[in-house]
Amino acid sequence: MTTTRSRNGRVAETRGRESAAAGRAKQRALMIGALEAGDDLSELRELLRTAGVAVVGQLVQHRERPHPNTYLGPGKIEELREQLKRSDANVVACDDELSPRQERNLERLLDVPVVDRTTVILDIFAGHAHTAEGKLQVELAQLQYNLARMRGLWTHLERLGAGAGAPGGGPGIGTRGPGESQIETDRRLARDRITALRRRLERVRGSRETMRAERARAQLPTVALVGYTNAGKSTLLNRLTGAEVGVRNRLFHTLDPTTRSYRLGGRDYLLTDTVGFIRKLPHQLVDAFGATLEETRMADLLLHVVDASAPEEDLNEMMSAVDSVLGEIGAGDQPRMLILNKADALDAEQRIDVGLRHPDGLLVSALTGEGLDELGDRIEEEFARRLRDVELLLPYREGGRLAELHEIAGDLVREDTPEGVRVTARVPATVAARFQRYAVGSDGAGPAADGDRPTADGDRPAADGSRPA
Ligand SMILES: Nc1nc2c(ncn2[C@@H]2O[C@H](COP(=O)(O)OP(=O)(O)OP(=O)(O)O)[C@@H](O)[C@H]2O)c(=O)[nH]1
Ligand SMILES: [Mg+2]
Repeated sequence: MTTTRSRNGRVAETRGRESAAAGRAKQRALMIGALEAGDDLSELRELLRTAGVAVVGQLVQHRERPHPNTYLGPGKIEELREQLKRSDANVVACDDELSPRQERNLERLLDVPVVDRTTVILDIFAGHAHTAEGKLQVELAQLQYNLARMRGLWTHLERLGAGAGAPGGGPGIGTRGPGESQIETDRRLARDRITALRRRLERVRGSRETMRAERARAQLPTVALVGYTNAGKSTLLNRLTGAEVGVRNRLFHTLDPTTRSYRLGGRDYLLTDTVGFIRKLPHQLVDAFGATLEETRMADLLLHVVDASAPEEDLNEMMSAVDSVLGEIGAGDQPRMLILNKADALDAEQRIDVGLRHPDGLLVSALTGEGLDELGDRIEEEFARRLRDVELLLPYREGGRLAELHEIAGDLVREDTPEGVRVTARVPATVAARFQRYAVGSDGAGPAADGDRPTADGDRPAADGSRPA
């Protein structure tokens, strides 16, 4: 395994063979892109590599906007046809999402299958989804994307057309009748399948809601790792919690959120790894993964992990891509901390430079562990600001409540009295509200926003975490 440094500064490993990709390695792509000045196709190259497709060449056109009918202009299309003849590419991969019309026209002009960025990303997601929910989400996204552009139906039509004697491929004369009804049938089948998938997703999500509700009841502070794909989120989760979440120098390695508990200063936190973001993330995916991304919205704190070893321009672009996805999923206003990861890959000068550019960021290395103590301290500080001191008197028969409090508060001071256990602890405001009925003195839990009302003496308190009716 050799390690090379790609133009964008990320470390890329060149592996001999990739078992997951082996089946598809027969695909050799020629990349095309209508780019703004300064842009290149390195990210599409990474995506294709992740999808197990070899890249055998590229053609770039610098233009303000892609050609509405053919993506590239007529001159470039001619060039592309020539280049295709010379190369052994058997697929053309486009850096942008293509409109159905652009895709169809390109395939006709080039006589090879054309895939766009969205298709590649969907394909990677399909290969990486492991949980039932993840698989359903990807299939739904793929179906919706294909339905919108009737992909596959055209080749289907061509087959029908060929049978009917239409020359030159494409839906020629004589294919209309059967073709149209075929489209209708396929569409109906796709729609039925979409409906079925949605229903199943709802059921899966139902159980997920239950799990989340349980966790919410435990009231452990939740921290979510978010960031561009390949930034090192899973590595960081593993390093901090001793978990063994798969880490690969591949895009979108993690699709299903993984939550682990993370002990810090005598207190348990929940740390959640999330799916990586990317520029131009297909909308179907943002929708399909909405529930997964909800983990992000529910978190008390987001750690925005970035690859600090990426060149400045790339880093800024990746950060703003993350910003916009967070905004789209309604997590734009969550408390956030910037984590500049991969410090080990920076020299002294680069460290100073990145520190100056991101003064609020914390330089760490998930690989060597550098900066992680400081990270722990910052997380503690962040939560400490939201903690409240409570002084409670818990009757002896409420032993379960004491255990619960112990789990949440970590360190607490207890003293046995004839009436019960007297406890002093620092807990999140929501927890303080929930324990208010046991508060000693008036500033025990403060003005509870949504806490339980104190119950009459001798009453059994309501079930854990339940809200007042
Ligand atoms: N040099 C260096 N490499 C790192 C560090 N952290 C992670 N990496 C590498 O970066 C690559 C991606 O790491 P992951 O942890 O899988 O990244 P991720 O953010 O979870 O990626 P997705 O799951 O695709 O979103 C792997 O090759 C890691 O070994 C670090 O601190 N330093
Ligand atoms: Mg990951």
